[in-house]
Amino acid sequence: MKKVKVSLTTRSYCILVGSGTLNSLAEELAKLGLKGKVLMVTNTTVEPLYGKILIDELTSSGYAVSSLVLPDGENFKSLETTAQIYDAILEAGLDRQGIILALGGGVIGDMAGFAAATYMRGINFVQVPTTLLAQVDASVGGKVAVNHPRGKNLIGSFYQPSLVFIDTATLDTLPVREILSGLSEVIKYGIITDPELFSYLEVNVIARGIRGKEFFIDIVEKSCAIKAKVVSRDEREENVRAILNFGHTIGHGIEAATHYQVFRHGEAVAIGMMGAACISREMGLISAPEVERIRSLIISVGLPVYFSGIAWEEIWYHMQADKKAKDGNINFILPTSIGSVVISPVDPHTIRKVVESELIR
Ligand SMILES: NC(=O)c1ccc[n+]([C@@H]2O[C@H](COP(=O)([O-])OP(=O)(O)OC[C@H]3O[C@@H](n4cnc5c(N)ncnc54)[C@H](O)[C@@H]3O)[C@@H](O)[C@H]2O)c1
Ligand SMILES: O=C(O)C(=O)C[C@@H](O)[C@H](O)[C@H](O)COP(=O)(O)O
Ligand SMILES: [Zn+2]
Repeated sequence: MKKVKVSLTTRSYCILVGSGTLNSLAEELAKLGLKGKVLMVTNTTVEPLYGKILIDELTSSGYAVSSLVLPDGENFKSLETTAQIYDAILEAGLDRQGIILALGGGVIGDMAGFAAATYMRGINFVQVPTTLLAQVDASVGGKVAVNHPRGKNLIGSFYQPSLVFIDTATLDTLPVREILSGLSEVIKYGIITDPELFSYLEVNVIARGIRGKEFFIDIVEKSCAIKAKVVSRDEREENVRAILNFGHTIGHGIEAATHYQVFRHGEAVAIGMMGAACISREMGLISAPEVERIRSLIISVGLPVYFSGIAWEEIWYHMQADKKAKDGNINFILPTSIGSVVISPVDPHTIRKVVESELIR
C-alpha cells in the first residue's frame, strides 16, 4: 500500500492507498492501537457491496462490530440523521475507546465524522472512502459537517481521522457519473496548485480515457499528497487552506438552491470553477486562453459548465452563507494561471454578471 502522511503534530495520521486491500483493515487498526468497539456507519447502497466484507474482516480479528445503515443521499446529510448515529453509538455501547468507521462516500464520511467529533466530545474516527470524490478529497483533512437548509456544511467541525484507508478496487462498482464528479476535485487540485497534474489529466483523460487500476491509484495518491500538504500548513482554514474551496462558492450555492437534487457535488464544483475562472478573467487576473483551457478540460471530462432553471437570486441567497464571507464581502479563490490562485473579495455585481452571462443557459 502507498502511504501519504498528514502532518499535524499530535493529530498526524496516514492515508493508505491500495487496491483489493479491504481485508487488511483490522491489521492497520491494531498497529495504531485502536482496539475499542466499532460502529460501522454506511448507507443502503454501500452496505450490500462492502459491509459484510468489512464486518467479517474485523470480527475475525476480534473486534466487536455493529453497523448502522443510513438512507442514501445528500439530503440526508442533516442533524436529524446524525441523531440516529448518536442513538446507534449508545445502542452499541461505545465508550471513549470506541471507533466510528465511515464506509461510503463523502456524505457518510462528513456526517459520521461529525458524530465522532461530538459524541463524548470526540471518539476515534476511521475513514474508509468508497467514492473517487471521497478518496481524493472528502476523507482527508478533517472537515466534518452536516447541511442546514440555508447552506452546505454550515454545522460542523475540524476533526481529524486516525486513519484514512483507501481501497481503489471499490471504485469498480461506482457509477461513471460519480467517477466524473470525483475527477472535478482532481481538476481543482491542478488549477490551484499543480500545472503538471492538469496536463497529466489533459493527456490521460482526454487522449487515453479514464481507465485502469494504475490510473486511479495514481490520481488518488497525487490528490491526497496535495491535500495533505495544504492541510498540514493550515488545518483550520485560517489562510492557505481556503484554496481547496476553489469553485465551491458558486458550487455550494447551486447545490443548495437545487436542494441537492440536480447536481452531484463535483458537477456543481465544476460549474463553480468555471464561474470563478470567468470572474478572474473579468477582473483582468487571468488570460482568456487559460480560461478556455480550463473550460476545455472540464467539458472533455464530461462535467457541466453551465446550468438552467435556477434564478440568480436563489443562488445568491445561499452564497451569502458562504464560510469565506467576511464583513458581508464574499471571498473567491481566483486562478491567475493554471497552477496558481489568489484569494480576493469580489463585488456582487461582477459575480452576478458572470453567473448570468456565462453560467445560466
Ligand atoms: N470533508 C471534505 O473535505 C469534503 C470534500 C469534498 C466533498 N465533501 C462532501 O462530500 C459529499 C459528496 O461526496 P460523494 O461525491 O462521495 O457523494 P456520496 O457520498 O453521496 O456518494 C455518491 C453515491 O455513490 C454511492 N456509492 C458510494 N460508494 C460506492 C461504491 N463503491 N459503489 C457504488 N456506489 C457507491 C453512494 O451511495 C451515493 O449514492 C458532499 O456532501 C460534499 O460536501 C466533503
Ligand atoms: O478540505 C477543504 O478545505 C475543502 O474545501 C474541500 C472541499 O472540496 C469540500 O467540498 C469541503 O467540504 C468544502 O468545505 P466548506 O468549508 O466550504 O464547507
Ligand atoms: Zn468539494
